[in-house]
Amino acid sequence: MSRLVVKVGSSSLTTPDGHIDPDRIGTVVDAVARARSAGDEVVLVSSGAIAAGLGPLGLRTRPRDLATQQAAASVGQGALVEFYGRRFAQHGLRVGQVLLTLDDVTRRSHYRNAHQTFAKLLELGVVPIVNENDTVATSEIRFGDNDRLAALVSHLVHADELVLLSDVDALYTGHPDLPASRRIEIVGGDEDLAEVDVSRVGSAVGTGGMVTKVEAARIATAAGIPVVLTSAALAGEALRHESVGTRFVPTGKRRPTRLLWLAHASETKGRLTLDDGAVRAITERKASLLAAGVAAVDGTFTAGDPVDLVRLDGTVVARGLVNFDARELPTMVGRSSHELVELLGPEYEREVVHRDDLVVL
Ligand SMILES: Nc1ncnc2c1ncn2[C@@H]1O[C@H](COP(=O)(O)OP(=O)(O)O)[C@@H](O)[C@H]1O
Ligand SMILES: N[C@@H](CCC(=O)OP(=O)(O)O)C(=O)O
Repeated sequence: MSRLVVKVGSSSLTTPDGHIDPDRIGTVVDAVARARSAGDEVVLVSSGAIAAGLGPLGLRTRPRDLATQQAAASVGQGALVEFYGRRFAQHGLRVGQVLLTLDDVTRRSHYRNAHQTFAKLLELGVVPIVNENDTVATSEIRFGDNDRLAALVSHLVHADELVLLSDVDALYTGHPDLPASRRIEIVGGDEDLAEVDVSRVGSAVGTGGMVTKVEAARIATAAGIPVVLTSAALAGEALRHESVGTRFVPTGKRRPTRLLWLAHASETKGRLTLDDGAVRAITERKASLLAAGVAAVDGTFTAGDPVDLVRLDGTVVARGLVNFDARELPTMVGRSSHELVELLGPEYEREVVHRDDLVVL
């Protein structure tokens, strides 16, 4: 028995005019149901909320402004889950909706909570249907794309494999429409991606194109999870573990989910400049960052936000979840823990970034 996370993109679930495509969703549902009856557990990360909301709202193209995207997602997500519910019920399976925001995988209390919810849903035999919580996510807190969300979810649920289903059967050396592009069967590490061109955009309804799929595969494989990338039409074969599409082999070992996110977080909220001693302490001795080693503070962040830790010359050496708000730090920098307690009180004795909340890049 394996635990699989299956991610399916907007372009494989919806019609170009912004409605649910029953046949294509049906192919995915049937494949998931068969995997379940073969004894596998499946978490389905489904995009398509915005795309499925376009038709019902009379919108012709994907809106650019956040408010309309959120409104479309609100309408489309309901329609999608209703459709999944009915279709899985034909196989005697029940679905549960899980909407996540970035905080759910970065804040310790939240991700523990999310982990427990998934564990219980799977124990109860439910197929969790996951998406980003688009209707409340603002531009700062959006995962940005469901490929990365799926990579983080596969880590969160300790998946044995991540299956990325798109409208293309594999990763190619360049855009599949170009005659010179060749199919890639296996990716053993970053060196195999050096010559691959993923720059050309994909469908009009999808967001990430191949860039985010490759990035998701890198995140998952770096955490020890193999990835298969193929088309939704080949979902059956992929979930029967037949050799289809492109296989990305694991390159690293499991690490805490929020650190995985942190290492790949696209947006940090600020920057702490470290003196040379502090750089050595965090990189060589794996120590926490103390206020004494901070030389400068930039950005607007609150406690718990991700920040870059940079050398005096500005190069980024690490990322960490900071324990103080940006406005608290200027009076703290350069001071010893003893001085901080005397001057500001005992709650300021804490590390600026604890070593458990820090990834050296
Ligand atoms: N090197 C490449 N290999 C395969 N597909 C590529 C490549 N470069 C760009 N693409 C495009 O990426 C598309 C998939 O991305 P996208 O439309 O965002 O999918 P989804 O909606 O499934 O997330 C493919 O249909 C293809 O047009
Ligand atoms: N959360 C968004 C999906 C964003 C997204 O990543 O889309 P896609 O590139 O089709 O996987 C939605 O449901 O519309």
